[in-house]
Amino acid sequence: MFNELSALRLGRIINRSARIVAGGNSVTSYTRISEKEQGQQHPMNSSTYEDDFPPLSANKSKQRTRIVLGKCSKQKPEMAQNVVPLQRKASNSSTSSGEELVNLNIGPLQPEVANLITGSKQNLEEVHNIRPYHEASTSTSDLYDAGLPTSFGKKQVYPSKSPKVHQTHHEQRESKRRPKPSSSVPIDEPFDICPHQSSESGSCVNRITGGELSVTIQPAEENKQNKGITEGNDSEDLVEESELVLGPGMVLLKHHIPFLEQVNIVNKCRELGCGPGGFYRPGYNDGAKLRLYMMCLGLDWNPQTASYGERRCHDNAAPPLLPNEFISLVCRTLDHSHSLIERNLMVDNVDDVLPKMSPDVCIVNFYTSSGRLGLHQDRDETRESLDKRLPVVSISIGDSAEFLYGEQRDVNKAKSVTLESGDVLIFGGESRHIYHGVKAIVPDTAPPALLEMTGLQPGRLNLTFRKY
Ligand SMILES: O=C(O)CCC(=O)C(=O)O
Ligand SMILES: [Fe+2]
Repeated sequence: MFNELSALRLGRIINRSARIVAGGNSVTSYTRISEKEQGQQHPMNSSTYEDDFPPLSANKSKQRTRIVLGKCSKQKPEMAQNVVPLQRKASNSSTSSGEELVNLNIGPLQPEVANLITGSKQNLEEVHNIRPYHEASTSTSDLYDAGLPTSFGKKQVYPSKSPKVHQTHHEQRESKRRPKPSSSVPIDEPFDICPHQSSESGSCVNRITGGELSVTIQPAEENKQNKGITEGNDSEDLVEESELVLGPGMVLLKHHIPFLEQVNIVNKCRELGCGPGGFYRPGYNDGAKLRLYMMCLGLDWNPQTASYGERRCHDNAAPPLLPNEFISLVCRTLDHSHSLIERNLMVDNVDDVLPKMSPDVCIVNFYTSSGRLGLHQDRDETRESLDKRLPVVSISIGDSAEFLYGEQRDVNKAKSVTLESGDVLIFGGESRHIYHGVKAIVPDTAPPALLEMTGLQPGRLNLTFRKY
């Protein structure tokens, strides 16, 4: 019988150079978010999310929009009842040596950062004093205000049956994908996830016109040295990498992304998020808005139509390309999970439990402290991708989240697990169609050094990678 609490601890102590303060990995039966969230298929086009954002008042002007139904699978999600749990493993068999780690050229650590790492109270307070730059309000007025561009829903770009996903020929695509200048299509104001970034690269707005962040792929040995730089004596700064199997084909890799790689991901998301196709707050034609900011990579995913397309309908921007370093990170993570399952489960074919994939699309969400996402299934990818039950790989960075998941669209029956900075959640195989959502963001739980080094505003960055 599958034991959802079974954890495989690899005994791999890794200094993430910042203490992660969170409520632990408890997997509990969650009691309740809101009855309104029941009945949801996807957070962004379902009645339950609309319930989060009540209907428009009568005097709201109506926008006529044809709604293209997504390619929703009629397949019923199934969860295997009998799954062999991972056994506790004594030896350290998952060393990362040989892994290529993405790293950021950060130069010598600033004294303030070093203090943060060793727990300087003063600096911790300074970090916690950073206030949100752009807090997503849940007030009714905000839900109904004119936050959506007036063009939203008017200039629908109907997704082609098979939007092309380009992984190569970047330059060629770049030249084609520039949004056509149009004075009638207002562009969203850029949303800067790192308003406190101290680099000379300037503000989010300035970065729209250019400016690349330096990203280097560093060999594992060098990266270890970087970890060494940040090692402190305080044992509370040590976080242990471990694996939790939450279901068949559903694996949670705790503290899997090294600190500097988290920094790199934040910086890359900030850079892309401030440019064309960057972060915006999605909404519906009736004016309701989601409680998160979103940016799509590779292809646009349209919450209104629950389908993928090559351009966003509200501003005609093409989504940024999926960075190669993200693709290789996801592939490495899947390889890691694969060998983990292979070594520990008595299964003939690991691919049946957790199929491998190389992602070509990613949805990047940023949740402020009031952000959330209702229970839903991810099933707008192609029939082929869904039929193969190719996994969704979800990376969490920043503040922790109370993440819900379950076999049914019922918050009362959903289980809850805390996703912390650096955690990777994978759900594929028989868990590909699980219902999942974010109940709440746990404030002040991001690694202080991460905030210091990136200027990330309070909140949570989540990247979900898929194969379209
Ligand atoms: O933020 C998360 O952890 C989940 C995001 C998600 O489910 C989605 O983008 O489809
Ligand atoms: Fe999802």
